[in-house]
Amino acid sequence: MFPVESVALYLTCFSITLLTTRLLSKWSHRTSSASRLPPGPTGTLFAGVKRLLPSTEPWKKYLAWSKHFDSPIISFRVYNKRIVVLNDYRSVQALLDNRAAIYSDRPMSWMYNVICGRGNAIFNISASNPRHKAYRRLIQQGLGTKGTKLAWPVLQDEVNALLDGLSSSPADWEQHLLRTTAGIVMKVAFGYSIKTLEDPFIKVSEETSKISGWATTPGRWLVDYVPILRYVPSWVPGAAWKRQGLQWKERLTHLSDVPHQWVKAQLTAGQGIESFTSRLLSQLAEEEQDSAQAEEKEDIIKWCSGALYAGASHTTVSALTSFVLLMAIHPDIQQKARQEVDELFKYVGVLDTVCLSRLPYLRATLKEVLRFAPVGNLALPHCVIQEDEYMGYRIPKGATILPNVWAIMHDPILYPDPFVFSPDRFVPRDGDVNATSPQPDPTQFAFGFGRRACPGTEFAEASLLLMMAKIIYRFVLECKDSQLHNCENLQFTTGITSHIKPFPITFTPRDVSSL
Ligand code: HEM
Repeated sequence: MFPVESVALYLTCFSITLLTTRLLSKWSHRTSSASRLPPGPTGTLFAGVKRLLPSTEPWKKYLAWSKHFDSPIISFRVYNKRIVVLNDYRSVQALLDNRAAIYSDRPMSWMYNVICGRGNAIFNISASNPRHKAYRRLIQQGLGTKGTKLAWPVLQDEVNALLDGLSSSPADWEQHLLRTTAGIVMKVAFGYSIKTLEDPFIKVSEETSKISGWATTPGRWLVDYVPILRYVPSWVPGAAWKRQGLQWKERLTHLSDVPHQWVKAQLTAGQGIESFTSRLLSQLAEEEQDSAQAEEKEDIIKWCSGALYAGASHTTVSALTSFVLLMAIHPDIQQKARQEVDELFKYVGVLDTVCLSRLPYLRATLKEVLRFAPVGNLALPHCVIQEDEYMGYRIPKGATILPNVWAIMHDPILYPDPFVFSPDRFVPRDGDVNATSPQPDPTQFAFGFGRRACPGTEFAEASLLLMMAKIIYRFVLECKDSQLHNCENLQFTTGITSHIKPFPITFTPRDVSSL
């Protein structure tokens, strides 16, 4: 909340900033070859469209505005920030992919990046900072094809524990999915085993996510709109927000140190279990370099491994939750996928990464889950670093760019009958797994764009396919409520990640040998 005591001072600063921004924008407006901003609602002079934004499913409102203004690209203002929403695949590809050099920054959050000290995290750092490339290289190397193979035994163990959990207490299936996705990432990132969601390492990561959520809530912190306020000393009356931010900074710094120091202590004691962090730290120890360089590299490793839980846990569990629920209300699709898995298991005793390519229908089902119930309906916001022009519209420097992934995934031109769940859209022609899908591959939209596209895609797909295959091999999933079998009655959660809101389902064990 904005502090009450110094509202007058802040409002004055804010009004001056707003006026200056608008004057500057008008001036640059005249100098730009394209003069019109993309169309959109105007809202009020002070807050722009702030009050028009819905608290749930904003992606649907953006698509409605796009239709109303008859433009795939729309724009509006929230206080002094310009937001541009791209509602079709053409604009997303033209700007975020093809012009990635200028569209791959993140909008600045003064509260989170500067006051809470999180500006170095991969999610927030500028794409022009050399660290961004360094982070992505480490994550792609660590969790690409080779890294996924290395992590396979961990994945197998964790998924087997999931199946045991589902057998013994199926009613707690949501908790089992959460524990498994968290367990995988903790083991792969740090070599740390968790048994329950009460584990202290999970608490550390969840507290980090919670604080990050509060500190990045749009519209909550005046400093995000009037950056000069960051210089307000924390003792000034009304600067409770600054004191809060500094407290969070201390806590977040401590929290990110916990797992990193644990791995270092394990390595020193000669007990290190191989992990993403331990491999990188061991490599670092073997390199010859001065201490400043080594410190910088260790810091990079810490920020990278610290990002894995945030990047992997809620996203993977969202997709898996939607999968389980969709299977329960689509028994035919479930049975078809199971037949393919059963066939494969007849020939291979153990499922490895190579076998996954022999499950084209299951892969098509994963694509359809990611299309039908996108994990990130607006991906993550990008920011454009220089003024640009598209379709005759001016895109102002510094504008926040939101790709409306939900609108693309439900575009009837790309995906006829978009609200019908049908993996057949992606079944390769003539059984050739290398052939292109009949409809566009949704993974090109589900995992983000340009230089910010998800570096964990390969790991995410492999781990999801393994979990999906094993769940339907071991259990028949059912939903007794026939009303819910109509996809139009499904409800979705709203947040950075989204999934179908859970409803009662049953897991009936099959009489099959364990794998
Ligand atoms: C179903 C699973 C997943 C989905 C749908 C997903 C989706 C996304 C999306 C939409 C973005 C934002 C891209 C953009 O800004 O254009 C992203 C970024 C990111 N993801 Fe994923 N992700 C998944 C799993 C993972 C996993 C398993 C990891 C790591 C092990 C991971 C690590 C990251 C990181 C570090 C970023 C930030 C990239 C950057 O800002 O440069 N994600 N992901």
